Amino acid sequence: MTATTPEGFRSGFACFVGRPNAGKSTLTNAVVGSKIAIASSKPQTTRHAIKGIVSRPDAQMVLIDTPGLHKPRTLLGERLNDLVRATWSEVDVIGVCLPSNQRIGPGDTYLVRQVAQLPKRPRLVALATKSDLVSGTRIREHLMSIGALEEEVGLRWEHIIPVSAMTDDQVDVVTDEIIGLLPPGPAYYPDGEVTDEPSEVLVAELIREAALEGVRDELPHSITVVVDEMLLREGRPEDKPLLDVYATMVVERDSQKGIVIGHKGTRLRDVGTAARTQIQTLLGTPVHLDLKVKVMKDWQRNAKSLNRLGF
Ligand SMILES: Nc1nc2c(ncn2[C@@H]2O[C@H](COP(=O)(O)OP(=O)(O)OP(=O)(O)O)[C@@H](O)[C@H]2O)c(=O)[nH]1
Repeated sequence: MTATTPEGFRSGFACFVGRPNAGKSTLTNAVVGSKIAIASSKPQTTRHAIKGIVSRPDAQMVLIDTPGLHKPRTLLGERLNDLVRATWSEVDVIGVCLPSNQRIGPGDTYLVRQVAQLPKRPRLVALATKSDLVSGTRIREHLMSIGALEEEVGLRWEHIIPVSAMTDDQVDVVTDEIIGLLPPGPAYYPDGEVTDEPSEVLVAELIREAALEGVRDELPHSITVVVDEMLLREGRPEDKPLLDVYATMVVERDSQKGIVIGHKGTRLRDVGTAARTQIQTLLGTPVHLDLKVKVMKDWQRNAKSLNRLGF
């Protein structure tokens, strides 16, 4: 520990796990208090291990947002699962998200077994997410089922906490309890930093989020976004900067290209407008977004394409 670290300071890594749609990204955002991980109503929208950083006078918690673990059907699927397991073995605390509006099923039990068997034995907290969607009776029932997993699977919950990221109910309790489980240690990141993802990655995620809005079920997995270049436009007055963002939306087939572009380009224009607003909010600068669409045949199954796209 460094000389500047106050007595009793805690620091470490935590992540939320749960089946697709369990509310992990939304909870990460609520805990970090800034929009860093994309949340959408489509399952498996999170692809990058984005870190959010919570800095307090007494502690620093680095939160990692991982994709959901799922049965791999493509090379991308396998790589994502590897990424998830790699993350799990790095963290001090895992918050297992078990949505209150769904019964605990085989998918949850499988996941809980996986985290209970990790060699480094991170400390486990159970989170009954989306508590705003259900009655008090149902919550109590759900908490009992979560408690029963201890014996069934052979693990120990440090805490079981009902939480709603949507109505901000108990989010601070989740933060406090997880921080309380972190080991003593110095801060890893400077105060005030919220995430260490390069802004290109965040911008690409915002564009992808906009593109996913309202597309049919099979398409989301086929879309990825690459930011080709971001630079401040030259010759602008200092008080009126403009950021040029050049990005490419990559799909797998020609037919998908048609869908994302839409009739006379209307869809692409709408996506661009929505994404631009989000990027401006994130970066605090007016943005000109140049968005292209490109087909990379079956990129999810092609190792070369995956490497080029940064997976
Ligand atoms: N009512 C309610 N809805 C929530 C809450 N948290 C998340 N949701 C919704 O549940 C859906 C899934 O949330 P996400 O945070 O994207 O879930 P995720 O677990 O990260 O999903 P993947 O990235 O697919 O693994 C979204 O439509 C959210 O708006 C909550 O506390 N209450």
